[in-house]
Amino acid sequence: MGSDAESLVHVLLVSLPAQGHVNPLLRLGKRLASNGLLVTFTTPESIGKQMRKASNIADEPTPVGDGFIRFEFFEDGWDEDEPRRQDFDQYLPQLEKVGKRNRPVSCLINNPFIPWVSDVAESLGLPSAMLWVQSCACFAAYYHYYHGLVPFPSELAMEIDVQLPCMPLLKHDEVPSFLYPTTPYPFLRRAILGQYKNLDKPFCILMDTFQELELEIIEYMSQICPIKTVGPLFKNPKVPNANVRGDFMKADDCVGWLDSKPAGSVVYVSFGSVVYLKQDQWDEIAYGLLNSGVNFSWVMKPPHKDSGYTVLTLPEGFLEKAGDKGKVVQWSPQEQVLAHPAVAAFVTHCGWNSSMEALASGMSVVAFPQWGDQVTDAKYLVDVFKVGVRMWRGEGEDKLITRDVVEKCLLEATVGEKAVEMKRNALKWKAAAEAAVAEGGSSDRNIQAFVDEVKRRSVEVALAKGSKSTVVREGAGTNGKVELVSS
Ligand SMILES: O=c1ccn([C@@H]2O[C@H](COP(=O)(O)OP(=O)(O)O)[C@@H](O)[C@H]2O)c(=O)[nH]1
Ligand SMILES: O=C(/C=C/c1ccccc1)O[C@@H]1O[C@H](CO)[C@@H](O)[C@H](O)[C@H]1O
Repeated sequence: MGSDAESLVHVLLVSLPAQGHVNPLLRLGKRLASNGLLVTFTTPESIGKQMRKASNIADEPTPVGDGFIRFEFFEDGWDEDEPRRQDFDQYLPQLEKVGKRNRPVSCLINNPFIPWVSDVAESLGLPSAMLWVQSCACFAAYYHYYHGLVPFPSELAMEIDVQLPCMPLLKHDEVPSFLYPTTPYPFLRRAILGQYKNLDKPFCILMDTFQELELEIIEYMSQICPIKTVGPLFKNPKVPNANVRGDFMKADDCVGWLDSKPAGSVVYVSFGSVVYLKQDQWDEIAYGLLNSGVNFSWVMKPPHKDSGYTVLTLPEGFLEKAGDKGKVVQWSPQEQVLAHPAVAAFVTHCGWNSSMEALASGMSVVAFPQWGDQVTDAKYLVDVFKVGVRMWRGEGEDKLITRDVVEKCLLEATVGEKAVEMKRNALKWKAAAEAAVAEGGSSDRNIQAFVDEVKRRSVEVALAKGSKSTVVREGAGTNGKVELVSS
C-alpha cells in the first residue's frame, strides 16, 4: 500500500452482498475517502468476483479526494455454486460465522441485515456505525413496530391504518410490507428487525436521505437515535461516481440511443436488482408501453440462476413493433440514464436507491412498488414528495395491472398539467438534494462531523489499547493521522 494511504485513519465497510446495499455503502465509502480516510470496502468473494468483472476494480488502493478506497473480498465458506446463498435464513448466519474476524481498523460500518458487524466492533473495542439504506420514514416504521409503540396490522386486525409520529397516516398496505402478518417474506422481516436488536451499539446511524426531504421524521427520530443524514450519497460533488463502482453486471450501452431522442421523450423502466415480475404482468407492461406511443428504455435483467424464477420473455413481435422507439437492455447505467435530458419519467419499483436517484435527478416517477420499503417509498413519492403517479399499491393488492392502466399512467406522467406539476416538484427536490451535498449543506456537514468523530475516536481507541495489540503510528492525534495495526 502507498505510504500516503498507510498514514490515514482506516475504516472498514462491510456490505450485504446485494446491489441495493453495495451501492449506497460504496458511495458512502467514496465520500469518507474524499474527506481524508482510508476506506476498505468488503463483501463476500462470490459477489466480489462479479464486481471485479463488471466494474474494473483495482487491486491497489484508489485515490479518492484526500483519501483512498480499496476492496478486500472475503470467502463466505461455501462453494462457488452454492444455491443456499438465495435463502436468507441460511445465508445470513453463514455470513455471520465467517465474517466475525479481527481487522486492524478504526471504525466498522455496516448496512442493515448484518448487525453482527457491530458485535465484532464491540468485541474489538472499536467504534461502529451503521448505514441505513432506506428512508428515515421506513426506519421509524420498523423502530415503532419492533418496540411495539403503535398498533400495526395483525392477524386480528389486518386492515388498520398506522399513525406514526411526524408521518402521514399510512394505510395498512403502505407500511413496509415485511411487517404485514401475511408477508411471504418473513425471513426478510427477521433479517431487518435483527438490526434493531443491536441498535444501541453503533455510535452513529448514517442515513442515505437528507434533512430537507424528511425533515420532521428525521428531527423526531434524531431525539431517539444518533442519526446523521448524509444523502443522497450517489451525488458526490467532490468525486465523480464513474471512478469507483460496484455494479454486479456490466451495463449495456443505452446512452447512445438516448442521445438520438428528443428531450423529455423517453420513459425509463426498471425494477431494480431483486424484484422479478410474473410473465402476465410483464406482457401487460409491454403492451402498455407500445400502446402509449412513448419512447422507452426498459431494463430486463436475467434472473439469478438459483432464484427459481423462469426467464421472462417479450410478447411475440414486440421488438419489431417497437422499432427504434424502444431499447431493451439487461442492465443500465441508471445514474446516467436518469440524468439524461431525453428521459421524462421513470417507471420504478421504488427501491430506496432508485427513489433517491430519481428525486435527486429531478425525475417524475410511475410507482410500481412490490414489497418491503418499496410500498412506503411509493406512498411518499406520490403523496408527500408529489413527484409521481401510482400504478400499483404493491403486494397487498392482488391484481394484474392491465395494459390500459399502464398506458394511462405513462401518459399522466409525461403529458399534460399533472406531468408539468410533478416535474416542477421533482426539479425542486433535485435542487434541494444538490444543496444538501454541496459544501456546507446539511449532508456535507454531517459527513464532515462523522469523519471528525471517527478520527477523534481512533485516537481514544489507540490510547486505550496501548501497544499490545495496536500500534499508533507517528503523528497520532495530529490531523487524525492514526492507524491501528494488530501486532
Ligand atoms: O439497470 C439497472 C438497475 C438498477 N441499477 C442500480 O441498482 C440499484 C438498485 O437499488 P434499489 O434500492 O433501487 O433496488 P434493489 O435492487 O435493491 O431492489 C440502484 O442504485 C440503481 O441505480 C443500475 O445501475 N442499473
Ligand atoms: O437488496 C435487497 C434484498 C436483497 C435480497 C433479498 C432476498 C434474498 C437475497 C437478497 O433489497 C433491496 O434493498 C434496498 C435497500 O434496503 C431497498 O430499498 C429495496 O427496496 C430492496 O429491494
